Amino acid sequence: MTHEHTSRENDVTGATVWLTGLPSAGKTTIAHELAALLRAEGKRVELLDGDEIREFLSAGLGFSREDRHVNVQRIGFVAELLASNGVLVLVPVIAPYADSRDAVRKRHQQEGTAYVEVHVATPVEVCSVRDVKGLYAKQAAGEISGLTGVDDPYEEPASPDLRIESQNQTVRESAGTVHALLAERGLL
Ligand SMILES: Nc1ncnc2c1ncn2[C@@H]1O[C@H](COP(=O)(O)OS(=O)(=O)O)[C@@H](OP(=O)(O)O)[C@H]1O
Ligand SMILES: Nc1ncnc2c1ncn2[C@@H]1O[C@H](COP(=O)(O)OP(=O)(O)O)[C@@H](O)[C@H]1O
Repeated sequence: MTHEHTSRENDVTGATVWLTGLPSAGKTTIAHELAALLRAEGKRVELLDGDEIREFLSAGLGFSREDRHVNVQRIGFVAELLASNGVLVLVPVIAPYADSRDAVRKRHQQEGTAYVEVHVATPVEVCSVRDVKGLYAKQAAGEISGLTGVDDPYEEPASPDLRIESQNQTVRESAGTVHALLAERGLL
């Protein structure tokens, strides 16, 4: 009997790894470190950077609840497509609302695609000192409003697959912890 192999039946395992957390929590930095680790092992990796997505796929969307929800669903859709084709997809995107994140997880479950939620749980006090893009300073100066974690909601994940306290470890250690979880789940 002949049997057509779909990508899912091949050896390559894909997964979406969503790094959620406040601005300057370390999501992007940890994702890049993890991508380098995985690529060095010969894995196929895509990193869906929030800023880049907002320039193209989500061009025109702002930071209202509705726009953030649409942004997160679009990214979740693309991530699932890639992951179901054997790619390890790293997503350093705030995704502040629990129902948006849950919808993305559900979509992956429905499609039988692995999904890992990592909460980069750096406290706002640390993030606002790091302030990589100067957003916390701008908010404090009254130049912008609606900044996640300050005057806009961030709904903390109730049961993430992993919680990282980046203020207590190096980038390498954080990336290593995610790597270890992926290995433990048979996703590498
Ligand atoms: N008001 C406000 N709140 C939060 N973030 C803001 C805001 N305005 C601009 N930015 C910058 O946009 C990046 C967040 O985009 P995301 O697509 O990750 O966010 S979301 O999931 O749609 O909420 C985010 O990037 P990161 O700092 O890398 O998280 C910010 O640099
Ligand atoms: N342990 C750590 N993990 C991640 N980032 C760290 C850590 N320690 C310091 N940082 C610094 O914090 C900043 C995090 O910025 P970034 O990764 O862009 O955050 P985000 O993508 O969450 O907005 C970077 O300048 C990074 O070098």
